[in-house]
Amino acid sequence: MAELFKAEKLTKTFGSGKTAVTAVKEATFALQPGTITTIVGESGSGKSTIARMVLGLLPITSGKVTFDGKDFTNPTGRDRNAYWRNVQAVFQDPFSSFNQFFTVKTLLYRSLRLLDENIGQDRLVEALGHVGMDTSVLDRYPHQMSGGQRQRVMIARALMLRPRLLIADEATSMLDASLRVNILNVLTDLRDELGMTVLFITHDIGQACYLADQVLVMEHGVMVEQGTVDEVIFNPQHEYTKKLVADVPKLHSKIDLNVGEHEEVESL
Ligand SMILES: Nc1ncnc2c1ncn2[C@@H]1O[C@H](COP(=O)(O)OP(=O)(O)OP(=O)(O)O)[C@@H](O)[C@H]1O
Repeated sequence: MAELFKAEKLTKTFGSGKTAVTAVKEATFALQPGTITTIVGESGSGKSTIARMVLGLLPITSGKVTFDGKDFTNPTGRDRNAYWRNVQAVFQDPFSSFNQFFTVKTLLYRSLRLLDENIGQDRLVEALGHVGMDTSVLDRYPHQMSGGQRQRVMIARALMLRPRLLIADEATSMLDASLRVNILNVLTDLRDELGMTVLFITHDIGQACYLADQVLVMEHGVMVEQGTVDEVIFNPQHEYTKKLVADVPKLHSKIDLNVGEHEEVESL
């Protein structure tokens, strides 16, 4: 199947001269439609920089991005708007995305303005349904919801545009374990029921294991390994990946036990 998204030698350098920092060096990867890809790596390895370039929020220093076969490297104007109808994102802290004086209705209606008025309301109900919510949430204020509910509202907001690619950058890291699993399950449902393509950024190998069809490993801006969960996490080839996996005790023991079920990884 043709890939939905492709990055070729994606590079980002911040600053110039002696103070230049190359946050991502020639990363090449593809996202297949209807699959979940996770990018794992330690803090500062370049995961968020890749996410922001894929989203078109951060200018790419060199390399090429294609979506559905069309070049979208550093899109501007109409191209960028067209791109954002297809590619949406949710970020780490859902609370910071809310104005605390706005209800969920106000937040979502602001996004609906991007859509035709007639289809807007239907989309809103549909999007809330995808994250297991209904319109009763519309009158709530941010402080009246749990972190997990706020994050589900943010996912619903992204879904209203019916994106084909959803980027989730550390979208569960502010949540406690049970809420985290809840959000991860929303993402797998979106893949399974809508055929959505998801790029999930995490520093947590356990979450990558739970979700991913494909795992990309970043070390100091370099994509050192990529493949399926079984290839990358349960049979890592690169020294850095071996170290990352070894740092997750329960996961490590599961490898020893050669257990095929990945669902109950401790760090979730
Ligand atoms: N706007 C910027 N200006 C200069 N350097 C930056 C900028 N944004 C990121 N960097 C640097 O790029 C490198 C990669 O950062 P990035 O945030 O992509 O890593 P990360 O893997 O997402 O880390 P974390 O898990 O902590 O979010 C880091 O060295 C960071 O300091």
